[in-house]
Order: sequence, then C-alpha cells, then structure tokens
Amino acid sequence: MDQPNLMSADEDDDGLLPYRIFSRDEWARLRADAPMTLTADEVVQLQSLNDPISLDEVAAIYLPLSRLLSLYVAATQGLFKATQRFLLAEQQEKVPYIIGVAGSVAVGKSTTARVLKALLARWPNTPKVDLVTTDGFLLPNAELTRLNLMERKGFPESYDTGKLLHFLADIKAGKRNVKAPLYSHLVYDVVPGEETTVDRPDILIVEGLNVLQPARMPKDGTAIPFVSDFFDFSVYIDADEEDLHRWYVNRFLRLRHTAFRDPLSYFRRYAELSESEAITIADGLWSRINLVNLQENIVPTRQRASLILKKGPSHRIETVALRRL
Ligand SMILES: Nc1ncnc2c1ncn2[C@@H]1O[C@H](COP(=O)(O)OP(=O)(O)O)[C@@H](O)[C@H]1O
Ligand SMILES: CC(C)(COP(=O)(O)O)[C@@H](O)C(=O)NCCC(=O)O
Repeated sequence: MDQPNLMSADEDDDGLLPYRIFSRDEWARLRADAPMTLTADEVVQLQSLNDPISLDEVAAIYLPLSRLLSLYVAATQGLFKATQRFLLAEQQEKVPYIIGVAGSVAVGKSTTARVLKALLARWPNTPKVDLVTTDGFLLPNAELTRLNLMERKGFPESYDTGKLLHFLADIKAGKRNVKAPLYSHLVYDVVPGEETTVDRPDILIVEGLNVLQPARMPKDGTAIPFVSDFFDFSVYIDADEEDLHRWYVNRFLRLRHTAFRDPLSYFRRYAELSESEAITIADGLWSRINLVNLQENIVPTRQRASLILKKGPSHRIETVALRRL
C-alpha cells in the first residue's frame, strides 16, 4: 500500500502541532481490507435531518477510522493487561473504551456518532457499543432561567459538569447500570425522570460540543479532571463558520415543516413564520449563541482531539488529521 503523503509543511500554522494530515483519498486508502458492513438504506436511517451522508463517505472516511479504532482498542486492552500484570493483580474484566465526539452545533456530530456506533458494533467480535449525548447533562431550562443562562445554552456554565464527570468516572470504574439523563431537542429541555442506562459496554461513544473542554479550575486547588481525561480516543468534526451557519439555518427552515409542527415543540410558534422571518430568527440564534460559543469554547478545543475530520461545504469530509502518538 502507498505511504500516505504527509504534508509536513502544511501540518499546522507554525509546525508545532502533532498531527499527520491526509487528503480524503490518502485516508480512504487506509481502509485496506476492512469490509463494508452497512447498506445504503442503513446509512440513510442513521443520518440526521439536513446532514447527508453516503455509502461512499462511509467507505472513504468511516471504514478507515473503524480499522484504526479496532487496532487502538486491541492495543489499549494489551496495555490494561500489562498494568494488571505489573500490579500483580487478579485478572479483572476490561473497562469500556471511551470515544469522545466533539464539534459545533449543526456540524453533524449525531450522524457521525451513530455511523461509528453501527460500524464498531459490526466488528467480527460484535462488541457492545453504547452512545450517550452530553446534552442530557445541560441544566434544566428552569435552572438556566433562574441563573439567567437561557441565552448561554451549550456554553460551559450551562452544563452540570460535575454530574458528567461522575458519570464517566463510574463507567471507567467498571460500574454496572450507570444512568445518564436525557435531553429532548423537541421540548428543548432535559426530560425529567428519563434516563439512559449504560451497562458495561465494550465501547462507549460520548457526543457533545463540550467534551474536549478544560475543567474550570477551582480556587481552592482541588484537582478536577477534564471530561476528556476519561477518553481513550476523540474525534473533532470541523467545518468553516459560513458552512455551519448555512447548515444551521437550513435545518431550522426544514424543522418548520416537521418537528416545529409537533404540539410539544418548544419552537411551535415558529412553524407558521414566513421563510424570511424564520431566517431572521435562526440567524439570531446562530450569531448570538452558537457562533459565540463556537469561537470562544469549541474551536479552541479542536487541537485536543485524537482525530480532526474537516468537512467541505456539502458535508463531505475533505481532510483528516491524525494525532501522532
Ligand atoms: N429544534 C429542534 N427540534 C428538533 N430536533 C432538533 C432541533 N434542533 C436540533 N435538532 C436535532 O438534534 C440533533 C442534534 O443537533 P446538534 O446538537 O446541532 O448536533 P449535530 O448537528 O452536531 O448533530 C440533530 O439530529 C438535529 O437534527
Ligand atoms: C442543545 C445544544 C446546546 C446542542 O448540544 P449538543 O447536543 O450539540 O451537545 C444546542 O442544540 C442548542 O440548543 N443551542 C442553543 C441555541 C439554539 O437554540 O440553537
């Protein structure tokens, strides 16, 4: 197989960042002999509204990634066994391998996470793969309103980060039946009393815009881990601001004809707006909240990811950057 062309001069702005950069074609070649385990129909089922993905995208981007992850998971299990041997410990059950998926609102994190989950679950050893989204760890709207944070939804202060850290610590400690709260995009709020249960999967995917963010440092010097301290691997989905803005507004316009018509929708009142009124509302939400959050709190975490997938204007991944170990 050809060696990928490593463009060292283009690796980063100042030559300091530890990534190998691949063009789409170079990365696609690294699929090697990984078999296609999804059908075109299954891929359509996995995609989100306004976030197209094709079988070609799965073959070129996600099968090489699945192959890389199968090698990394095996290596991590080897390291785990080595540590057990060093500690003269009884052979313990392996702990879940945790993969973080980060990126802007409307970049298509949910589609990526679902495609990854489906592919990993179809490895020959059929691992159990679970998926959790961090929006469940947002503070409920009532609490955000009380704290005057409704215009800061998705910002670091809008999450119960302590709860998320405890959740991840329990998973890594090998606990059974660990619960995570659930968020509804329809109702635009955390759903009281609804939970998802994570019961010792082989792999857990944790998706959310905040997953690579640093801890807010406590003044008393107590050590607080980063969410990503619990990750074995992380993916950042990247796209240009203009593309993200357009995808967000287009999705909002499409939701007017679908989800917003549901009586339970928080945005019910927007279903009847004219297109130009809807564009004004969506532009406002994007520029006041999601764009500011992207610039201040999400893009600065990009360089912490193990892998950066850079999308072009039609959601097609054009470049892949893999962190050097
Ligand atoms: N107001 C809404 N009503 C219903 N579904 C929504 C709404 N906003 C977003 N969604 C859906 O929620 C999911 C998550 O969206 P988002 O947090 O922007 O992440 P991403 O686009 O990166 O997956 C997507 O599947 C999207 O289509
Ligand atoms: C819930 C969100 C913060 C997204 O969280 P994610 O699932 O991407 O982690 C976002 O969809 C959101 O509601 N942003 C606030 C502004 C808006 O209504 O778009």
